[in-house]
Amino acid sequence: MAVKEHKPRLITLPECFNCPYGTKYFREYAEHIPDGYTSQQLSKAALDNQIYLIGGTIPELGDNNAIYNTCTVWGPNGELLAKHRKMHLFDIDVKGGIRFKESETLSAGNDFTIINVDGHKIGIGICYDIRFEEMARLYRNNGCEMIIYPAAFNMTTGPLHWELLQRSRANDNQLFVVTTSPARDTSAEYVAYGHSMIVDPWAKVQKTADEHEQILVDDIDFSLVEQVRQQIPVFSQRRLDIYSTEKKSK
Ligand SMILES: NC(=O)CCC(=O)C(=O)O
Repeated sequence: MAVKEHKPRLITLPECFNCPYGTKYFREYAEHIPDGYTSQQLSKAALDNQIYLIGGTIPELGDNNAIYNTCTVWGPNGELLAKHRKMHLFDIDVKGGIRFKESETLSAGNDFTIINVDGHKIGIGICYDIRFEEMARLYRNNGCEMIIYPAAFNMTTGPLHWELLQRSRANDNQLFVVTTSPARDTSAEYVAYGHSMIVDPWAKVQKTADEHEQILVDDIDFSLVEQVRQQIPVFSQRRLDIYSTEKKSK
């Protein structure tokens, strides 16, 4: 079914959608933002369809020659609203499973990114960022009702943690969590887990894709956010006299 038939307000794409996901490819595929080819195409797509477009991620060539894993966000007039550079680099070494070191070629971003869509604040994170609950908490503390993570989990951690992490972040912070993954390509060097997902503020899986190429379309009822927060008011029950999660100035 064509996406156009649904007249979506917001579309989000996967991590590294214009580049094979591997450290040896990032510099070769890196582009400047917003004048690079991919940025220009994303801008045009947002304008042509009058949508908010969360442009997955692309390898970004920074002014300092460093490369970032960056999500661009485009408004309905084709304007660049924000760019989020992945804050936590995916460096793991799971025995008998997967070893990956984004830090071999990528630099980390230092900024949180919140966009406003029709009065709703949405935080942006990228894949491995979802493991860091403090980041999601700070988005929640700053009024976010949803966090969107373009992502590409793998076949070792995906089955174990993909849904768990999304439901955890949604439950901890009583907000929507939306992830977009590439489909699974078993012939690729890095095999993505797939299973793009929408989790609601009750931490229920509202909609999920499977591992195949698929477009997930759904409505978001933001009133659920307030319902959960009123009925389970953990945010006013925190012992902030004893502990807190704070952003440091950098
Ligand atoms: N692209 C990524 O950041 C992958 C993160 C991942 O798979 C994980 O287990 O975390």
